[in-house]
Amino acid sequence: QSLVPSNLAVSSISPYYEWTEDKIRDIPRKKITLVKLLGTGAFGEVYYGMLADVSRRKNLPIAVKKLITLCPEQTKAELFFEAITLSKFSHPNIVRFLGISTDEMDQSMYLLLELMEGGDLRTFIRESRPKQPNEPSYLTLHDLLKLGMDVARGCQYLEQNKFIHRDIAARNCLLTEKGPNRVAKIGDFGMARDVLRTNYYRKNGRAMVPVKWMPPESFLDGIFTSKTDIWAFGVVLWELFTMGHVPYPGKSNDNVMKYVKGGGRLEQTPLSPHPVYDLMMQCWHVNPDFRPNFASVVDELERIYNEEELSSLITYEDIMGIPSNTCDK
Ligand SMILES: C[C@@H](Oc1cc(-c2cccc(S(C)(=O)=O)c2)cnc1N)c1cc(F)ccc1N1NC=CN1
Repeated sequence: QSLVPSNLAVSSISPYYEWTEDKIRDIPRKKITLVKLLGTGAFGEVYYGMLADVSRRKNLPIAVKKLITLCPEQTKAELFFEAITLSKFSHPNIVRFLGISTDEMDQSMYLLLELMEGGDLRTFIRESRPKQPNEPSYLTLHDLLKLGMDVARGCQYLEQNKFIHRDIAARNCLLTEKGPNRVAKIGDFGMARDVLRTNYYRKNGRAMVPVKWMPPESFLDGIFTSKTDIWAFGVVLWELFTMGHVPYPGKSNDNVMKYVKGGGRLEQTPLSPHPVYDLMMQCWHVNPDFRPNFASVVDELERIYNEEELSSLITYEDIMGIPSNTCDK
């Protein structure tokens, strides 16, 4: 098994090459079948695929990130960087990385991930909203809190490994299944990879930057630490307890920056129990040093989960009480 994909000249990525003391599997292309396009991103496409597993004579469902061919060398190195990063992580709340697949013929590179049958977290919570008055959602506040705990545990692992994600959001989390045994995992590391593009944020203008999930020191001064991820996690809690509303309904990125810089914060939602909203507000402290770390966030979420009466069902009124902005379809 080659360690470095042959079509990536070692010279362009050699700094990373020394880092990969553990092997990254380069899976033969003939073992991979792309079944269904799941989505497209700036870098390429994502497919639902199958990996022929001869040893166990069965096919393994996988997610395949397919880099668009003929893309600049830098993008290839970035995807390889993402692969190296992912290959080092091993945690129940971080999506599993299976390997890469390179191909001299069409110069393409695949990144293989475990397939999370429940899809992304934001879509799931929006789909789970009560559809009409007096029809409660089948999700309880406990379910929402459990999802928050899963994401917090994944973030705690990243914090322990001194890894700053830079784009923690419900859209970048995945579910093992939609059923009651669902587990949420952090599923996409694209933004962390883009740190290689130093002027990524300014070059692509504001639209590319997840301003609504960022603390003032990040969108004002470009400062990113684990306290950046804590702020974003507070917004994920708000997303969970609004069942997938867009934060700061009706505000543009520019207005959000002015509002947050001026001390404005996301409002409490009818759904979120007080201790959960108090935790969100701590994550949004203007001074990063006063924000909790993920270890204490996990402890607090577990305390709330065990002590608070949260089995009440979520009603239509709980959700509709929140002013949703027009593009929040
Ligand atoms: C890269 C991609 O990875 C995956 C997507 C889906 C997945 C995503 C959506 C729907 C389905 S499904 C249930 O229809 O198979 C599976 C399942 N497993 C993955 N490992 C991903 C990771 C994330 F953290 C967030 C969104 C996406 N994408 N990329 C393109 C679409 N979503």
